[in-house]
Amino acid sequence: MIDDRYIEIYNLVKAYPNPFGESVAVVDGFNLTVKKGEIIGVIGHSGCGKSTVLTMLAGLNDITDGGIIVAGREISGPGPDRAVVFQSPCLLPWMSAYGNVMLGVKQCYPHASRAQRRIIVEYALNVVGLADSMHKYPRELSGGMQQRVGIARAIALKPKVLLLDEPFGRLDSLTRMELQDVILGILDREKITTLLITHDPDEAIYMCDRICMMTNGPHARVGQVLPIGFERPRDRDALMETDQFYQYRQRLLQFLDDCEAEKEGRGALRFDPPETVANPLPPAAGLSEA
Ligand SMILES: Nc1ncnc2c1ncn2[C@@H]1O[C@H](COP(=O)(O)OP(=O)(O)OP(=O)(O)O)[C@@H](O)[C@H]1O
Repeated sequence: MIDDRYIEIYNLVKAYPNPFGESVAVVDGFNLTVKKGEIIGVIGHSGCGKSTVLTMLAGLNDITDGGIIVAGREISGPGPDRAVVFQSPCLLPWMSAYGNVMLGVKQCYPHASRAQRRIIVEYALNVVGLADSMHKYPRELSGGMQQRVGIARAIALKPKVLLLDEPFGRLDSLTRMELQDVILGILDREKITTLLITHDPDEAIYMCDRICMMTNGPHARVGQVLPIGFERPRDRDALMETDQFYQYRQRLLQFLDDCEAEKEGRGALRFDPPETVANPLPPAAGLSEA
């Protein structure tokens, strides 16, 4: 049962002050459950609140109302069970790729021996294809290689949940496809539950088991959820030869068009019956992460 509702986001609200000092609920009543090992995509127009949901799930952004439960525990801050890869990896320039990955590993495994930590770091850098470049500094690495370090840094923590915020957004299309496959290889092997924010419908269809479409903000929430019926692992070329792929793409583009029309007062959005996720924890158990 816990595996079917590995992540439970219930009635999530995030309010920010607007320029006039008034509190505005950017995200308002966001409900979603994610199964263990599932890859869930989140798409929606720029500024609708995708990163806001992700940073709350990462524990990096306070929750105004509602809550998030991961593996049966309500989150109350960041933790090594959830790792994030942002669009830009923000590596420390005075440290090598190895040093950048080691930094998190030291924090996460304070009791491991030096040899054990070295094995973890080298394994993570190997998995992302940086075996030969692990002692290079960020200035010596291409954008794609730097992002590989960012991915290695995340997976070295052996997270239960991987949060990807447009991780390929700054990369050329060839590097993007390479890194999509690197991540999919890791996810298929390690069965890490993943939330992927992307603006690219094709990327979402190729990578995800379901795609959550967010409505316009403020008061953004889940508009529709599209299950992707392709088995994983997937063959990119074979997928793109199916009619189903183009039907999925059409559904996503139609939703984004409808959002645009709604914003401009030209139409109304079609909603799936909203998922309601009740807080399944008694209040006392939901207070903190042990
Ligand atoms: N710290 C903050 N204070 C006030 N408003 C904020 C803050 N952070 C985000 N916002 C606002 O919240 C809304 C949602 O922002 P968010 O970055 O979550 O959107 P997004 O869907 O991820 O956008 P994009 O696709 O462009 O990355 C935006 O209107 C943004 O201006």
